Amino acid sequence: MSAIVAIVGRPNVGKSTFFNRLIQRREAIVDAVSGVTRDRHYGKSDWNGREFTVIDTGGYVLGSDDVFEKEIDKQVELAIGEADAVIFMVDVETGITGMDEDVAKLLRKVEKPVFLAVNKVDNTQRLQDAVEFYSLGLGEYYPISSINGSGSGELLDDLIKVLPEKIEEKSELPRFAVVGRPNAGKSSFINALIGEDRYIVTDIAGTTRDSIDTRYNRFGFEFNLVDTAGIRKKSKVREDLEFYSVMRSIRAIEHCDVCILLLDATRGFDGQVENIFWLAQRNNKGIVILVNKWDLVEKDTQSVKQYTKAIKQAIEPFTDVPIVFISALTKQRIYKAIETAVEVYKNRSKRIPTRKLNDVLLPIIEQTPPPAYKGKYVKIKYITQLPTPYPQFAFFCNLPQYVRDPYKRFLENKLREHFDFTGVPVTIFMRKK
Ligand SMILES: Nc1nc2c(ncn2[C@@H]2O[C@H](COP(=O)(O)OP(=O)(O)OP(=O)(O)O)[C@@H](O)[C@H]2O)c(=O)[nH]1
Ligand SMILES: Nc1nc2c(ncn2[C@@H]2O[C@H](COP(=O)(O)OP(=O)(O)OP(=O)(O)O)[C@@H](O)[C@H]2O)c(=O)[nH]1
Repeated sequence: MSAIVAIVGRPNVGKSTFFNRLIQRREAIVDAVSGVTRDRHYGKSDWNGREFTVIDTGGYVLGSDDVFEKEIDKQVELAIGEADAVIFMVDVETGITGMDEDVAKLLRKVEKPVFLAVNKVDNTQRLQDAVEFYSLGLGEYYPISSINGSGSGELLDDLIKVLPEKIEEKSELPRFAVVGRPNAGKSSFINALIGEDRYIVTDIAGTTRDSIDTRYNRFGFEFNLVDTAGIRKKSKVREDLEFYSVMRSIRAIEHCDVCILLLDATRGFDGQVENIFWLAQRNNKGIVILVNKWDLVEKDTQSVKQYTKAIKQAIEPFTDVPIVFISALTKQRIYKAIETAVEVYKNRSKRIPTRKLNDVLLPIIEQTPPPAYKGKYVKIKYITQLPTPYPQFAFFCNLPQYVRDPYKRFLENKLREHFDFTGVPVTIFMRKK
């Protein structure tokens, strides 16, 4: 998993501009590989080889032009609860505003590292103006210009110093995270599984208590359930739920091996669910989709088929993902759900010996070689699985840059056909040899 950094601040100070600067290179790469829609609120960044997840909290505030102070407070509180470090951004053009002071007040009480970034310091005159931000009582500040990039290096150098070391994904027990939209039935599912009232389940959305890594042993499987219910309290539940569930999902997904994505059958696989799905995919986590509350759906012989088809359309091109129709209420197929998650976990940790990989794939490649590109012929010589915690394959060839995405997808499909990577994102690299 990687550490989480949240960017907070009032509207228009330049959070998105800075965020885009941080994730730019990375997103470009990710998009080229998977061809999926990107989300502008969170992304991966790295600085000097240290990877971290950045969240731009601004995008979540409704009507961000004339946002209520209350809203900002909540956003900041939520962000602080889930992040490992906070970048508080202010704007030298406007100077200190009342809202800045409110946020600073919240942040002064926080024990996590806070970086005060004074943005729009595009020239030396403004460097002097920035001094006033000392009065926020947050100590040293970082003058930056998100537009031209100046100052961000110093900020990032200091930021990565305080981030927790990357925790390698080696744990003896599989870690499953149950994620989904508010009210999808996550607590009910976990309850049904554990068979005891460890979690409070009620009709009011947002009542899951704090909990991280519940060890679980049942039906002969042993695993940890990851849940980071965190800071949410009943009182400030409603409006924030969507934002909250995304924050919580990010945290939980970072921690898990397999993401159990639960959706409410009566609401369908909507945009929010899709966001969580792609977040898990981009993090190379295993994924199982559970369609919950299946007991509420009027069924005929077509229902499962139609539902499956709709979901698969939404998750193109990564459609090799198991979908299980369950009811946390009647406990229908909850065993099957866990069994499937265990299979996906195994698929994700699978290692294919180089010999076998080549024996299977080279003849296929010989029969259907990469199409000639600009008159050049690509010759793939051998393939090996990289020693990463999730499946990544290197195809060694003479002209790696000439292999296009459609052919990579062809190779991925062949890998899936022969070795079963159901539920697991697979990455393919072309390497020069
Ligand atoms: N001069 C200058 N302008 C900047 C800089 N960074 C951002 N801006 C401008 O400030 C405005 C707001 O930037 P955004 O990145 O959208 O601000 P935001 O904080 O994400 O705003 P919300 O999305 O409303 O929360 C835009 O017009 C940017 O072009 C900077 O370093 N210098
Ligand atoms: N009919 C039916 N109702 C269900 C099922 N699973 C959950 N529910 C109901 O859906 C509501 C929400 O369930 P929760 O388990 O609290 O949902 P949650 O996803 O944990 O919600 P948050 O804590 O808000 O994230 C409750 O009223 C449950 O009784 C199901 O399989 N069938």
